[in-house]
Amino acid sequence: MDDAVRLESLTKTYGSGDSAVSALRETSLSFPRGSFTAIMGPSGSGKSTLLQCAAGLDRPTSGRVFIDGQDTSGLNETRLTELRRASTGFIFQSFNLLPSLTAEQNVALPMRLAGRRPPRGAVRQALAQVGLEKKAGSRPSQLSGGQQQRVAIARALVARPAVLFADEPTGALDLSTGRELLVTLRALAGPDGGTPSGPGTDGRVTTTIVMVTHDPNVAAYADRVLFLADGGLVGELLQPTAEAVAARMTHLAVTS
Ligand SMILES: Nc1ncnc2c1ncn2[C@@H]1O[C@H](COP(=O)(O)OP(=O)(O)OP(=O)(O)O)[C@@H](O)[C@H]1O
Repeated sequence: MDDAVRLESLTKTYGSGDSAVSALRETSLSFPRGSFTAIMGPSGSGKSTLLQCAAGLDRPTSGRVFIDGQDTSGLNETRLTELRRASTGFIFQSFNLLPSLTAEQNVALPMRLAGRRPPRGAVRQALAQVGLEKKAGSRPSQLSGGQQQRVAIARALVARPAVLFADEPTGALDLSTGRELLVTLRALAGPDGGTPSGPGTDGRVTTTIVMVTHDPNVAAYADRVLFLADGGLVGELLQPTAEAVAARMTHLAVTS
């Protein structure tokens, strides 16, 4: 199976001795190209740690992380940074746009900071992918919250990453704006999951999405929901509904 990200027996321990905290315990997972996965679990179950390790932003204590087919364990910091820039994108609850730059300039910024000129048309294409082709010249203050988050997604997509990580991407948005954004994310991943990454026959670029959320309604937009408890994978739901996700979360809250 061709995976955008694969985690093998990942363990992450913070601190040592009596104060050691096991945030992840020998967790193995894979994220097939074109899939949209939501990660859920009680507070402290290891969701953020998993996302940080899977994105190459933090190193596991043991185990391996493969990003876009490459084993990250043997990479030095420079090579890991290069791989992260080329193959991953990240969006957060806060949009983190620079207010003095236009949407187009914000999207191009990470590549420019890395000393690269965005490929011709790539910035416009990324904005078009999130439905903002007409707002390229607008500054963040001229855009709604949902539009600002779309610019942040376009910025994460401009390098055509193999995987897009999202940490509570709708947390700062109202319900209907959040729903619209999730429909966009849904469309960026393959229509049915498992669609290969890269330009499809219609020229559309698909990506792989890994999203952490606390909200069953948000998780229901994914192809699959993974449940974490106490640093380990404890369940999976395919083609989830919000009701089924909520029921599993209630069960976890009672049993963990
Ligand atoms: N830098 C750190 N130093 C020490 N312990 C940490 C650190 N980061 C996380 N932890 C601990 O690791 C465990 C997992 O934390 P993590 O943030 O991954 O959980 P989470 O599921 O994302 O929680 P939340 O839903 O509250 O954000 C928790 O017990 C947390 O206290």
